[in-house]
Amino acid sequence: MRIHIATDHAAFELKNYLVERLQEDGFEVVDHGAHEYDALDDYPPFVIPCAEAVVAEDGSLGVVLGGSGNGEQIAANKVKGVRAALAYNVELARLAREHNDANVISLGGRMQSLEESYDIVKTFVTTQFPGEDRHQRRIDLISEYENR
Ligand SMILES: O=C(CO)[C@H](O)[C@H](O)COP(=O)(O)O
Repeated sequence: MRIHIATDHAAFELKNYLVERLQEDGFEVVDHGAHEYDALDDYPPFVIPCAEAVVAEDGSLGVVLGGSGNGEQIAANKVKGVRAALAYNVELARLAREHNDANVISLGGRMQSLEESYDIVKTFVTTQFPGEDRHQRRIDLISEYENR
């Protein structure tokens, strides 16, 4: 599975850590930056292309990172077809896939350890959407609004 990932400066170390761990676990990772640490950079130019890449490639998933993950989730959700969930524990990551069929997860690099962050991301990318009717119906209602 291909995973698109992006961050601003606030989770630069976490992004590099996640790229390495995901690759070790056999995932193909596309790194949308930031490629250099710049304390003054802004997250939308990294996050939005990452989210667009997820929509463009069926079956891929996205990971967007920042200090809190809030702005990154908001930016990703502006891209048509993205369902981005903010997750700060493994349970939220699992629910984001099982109930919401989220295709992007957002994490705050300042909110948990590198290892905890990896557990959250690993749960997200390995959990399937079971497609239960009630969840699909709710997702369809969101898509219907998005396409209106
Ligand atoms: O999480 C974020 C947005 O939601 C940003 O990463 C965070 O706001 C960056 O903060 P600063 O510029 O103070 O390092």
